[in-house]
Amino acid sequence: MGTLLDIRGLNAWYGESHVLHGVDMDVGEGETVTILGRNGVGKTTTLRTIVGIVRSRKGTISFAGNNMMQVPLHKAAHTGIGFVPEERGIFATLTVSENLLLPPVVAQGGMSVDEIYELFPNLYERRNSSGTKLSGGEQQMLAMARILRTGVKMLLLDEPTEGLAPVIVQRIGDVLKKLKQRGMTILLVEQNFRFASRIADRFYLMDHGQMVSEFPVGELAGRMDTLHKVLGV
Ligand SMILES: Nc1ncnc2c1ncn2[C@@H]1O[C@H](COP(=O)(O)OP(=O)(O)OP(=O)(O)O)[C@@H](O)[C@H]1O
Repeated sequence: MGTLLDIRGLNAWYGESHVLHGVDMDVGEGETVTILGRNGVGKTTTLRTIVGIVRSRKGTISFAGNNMMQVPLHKAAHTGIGFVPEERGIFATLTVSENLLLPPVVAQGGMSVDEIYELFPNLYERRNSSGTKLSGGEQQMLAMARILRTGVKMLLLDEPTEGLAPVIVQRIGDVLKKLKQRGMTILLVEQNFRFASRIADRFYLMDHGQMVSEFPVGELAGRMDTLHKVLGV
């Protein structure tokens, strides 16, 4: 398995506020990696810096042979990386099917609309409903679904289960497992490590803008006590 995303010495700032302090991490092709950490340690900022939303940054980010430090935000998807933000960004006045068709296809090999509706049957049922009418879970699924059409090979997901009912969380987990089987590479920010343990191959623990430890899913159970303490959950 080759490395798809490689990040070394990444620093990032919001104005004068220094948020990332030398992030080192990598994600292999086809791997699912989860970043754990308390609120405010820089998990979201890591994702936003990778795609170039945060532009005040130093260090190296290499993705599929691209130097992401040189890639503007609007070109990030063209390198094959898709970001699903926590706020989801569903267009309220557009229907589900219109939202689905909005992002441009950037590479071959993306899912067809039929395949997407097969993966998300509830979106098919709601295809003519407007964005405002969707539940939080449906919005999350739509935010993920519309990126699958574009042909990206890596998904960055920011807390996809936040605020969702357990049955919906389970469904999102099933979808991510299927995507993984199709070879999708996934980087997930998640507070819910029980959910993450169903799909992640490996974890990074983040604190104060750095990755402070890294371990495979097999070591998760043995680290639960420490994680509970560090994460305060
Ligand atoms: N747009 C912004 N402008 C200024 N500071 C910000 C901005 N966004 C985040 N921060 C600050 O940067 C730090 C890291 O935030 P970040 O959102 O990356 O943390 P996080 O680990 O993802 O936590 P959360 O789960 O709360 O989002 C925090 O101190 C936060 O207050």
